[in-house]
Amino acid sequence: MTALLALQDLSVHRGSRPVVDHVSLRVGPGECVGLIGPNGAGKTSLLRAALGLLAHQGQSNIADLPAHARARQAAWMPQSREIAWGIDVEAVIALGRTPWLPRGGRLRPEDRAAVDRAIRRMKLESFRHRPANHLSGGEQARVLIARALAQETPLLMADEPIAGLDPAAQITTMEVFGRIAAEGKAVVVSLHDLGLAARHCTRLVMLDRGRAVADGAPGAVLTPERLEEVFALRAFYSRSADGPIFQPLESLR
Ligand SMILES: Nc1ncnc2c1ncn2[C@@H]1O[C@H](COP(=O)(O)OP(=O)(O)OP(=O)(O)O)[C@@H](O)[C@H]1O
Repeated sequence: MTALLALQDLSVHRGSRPVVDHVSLRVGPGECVGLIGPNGAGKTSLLRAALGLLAHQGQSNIADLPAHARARQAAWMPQSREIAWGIDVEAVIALGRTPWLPRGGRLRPEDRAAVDRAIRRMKLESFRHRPANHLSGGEQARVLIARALAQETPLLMADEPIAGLDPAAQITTMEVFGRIAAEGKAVVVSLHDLGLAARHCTRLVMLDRGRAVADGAPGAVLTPERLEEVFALRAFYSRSADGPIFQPLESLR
C-alpha cells in the first residue's frame, strides 16, 4: 500500500512517562481513519507528533518533510478553534491555499476554485462575507474545517473536528471526510463520538494509555470487551439497513 501517513514506532514522552508508546501506523489513499480513545489516551499527542509539531522518537513520513513540503502534503485542524480576527470567512478559508501560492501570494483562479469547493462542501455560502469572529463556536469550527479542505492535500488530519457541531453539521462533516477519502485522499481524525466513528470511518485505531490496542474495521474494533476495558463503557452496537448503530448505555467507572 502507498502510505500517505507512515508512522514507525512513534513515541512521545511527557516527563519520563510515554503518552504515545511505540505506535506504528500506515494509512493509504481511500482510508478515513478514526482515532479513538478515552481522555488522555494520547490522540492529540500522536497527531501532533506525526505532523512534526511535537518532539518525538521514532519515524513519521510527514514530520520528516521540510515545512513547505509538509504543508503541501498534510492539512491540519487543531483542537482549538477560536478565530480571533475580524476578517471575512472567505479570507480565512483562503489561508488554506498559502502553501500553494506563487511568490507574491496572490490567489490564482485555481486557488479561488479550491476555496469555492471548500465553502460548498461545508455549506458555508451564506457566511462567506461575514467577519469570522462574529460566528458561533460551531460555525467557526466549520470555517476551520473548510480552511483545511481548501488546502487540498493528499492527507487531512483533524483533532476532534466535530466537537461542538450540531448533529446535522457533524454528519455533513463526516460525510465530507468520507467523500474526500473515497476520492483517493486519506483522512485521520480523532473522535469521541463512537457512533459517528462507526458509521463514517473505514477503519478505527483505538488508543489506550498511548498504545494502539486495536486497529481495523469499526465492527471488529468496538467489541464489548474493549469498550469495557479501555472506555469503561457498556454500549449497544448493531448493524441495520441504515448502517451500524452504536449507543453508549452505561459507564462502568
Ligand atoms: N503539555 C503537557 N505536559 C504534560 N503532560 C501533558 C501535556 N499535554 C498532554 N499531556 C498528557 O499527555 C497525555 C495524553 O494527552 P493527549 O492530549 O494527547 O490525550 P487525548 O487522547 O488527545 O485526550 P482528550 O481526549 O482529552 O483530548 C495525558 O495524560 C496528558 O495529561
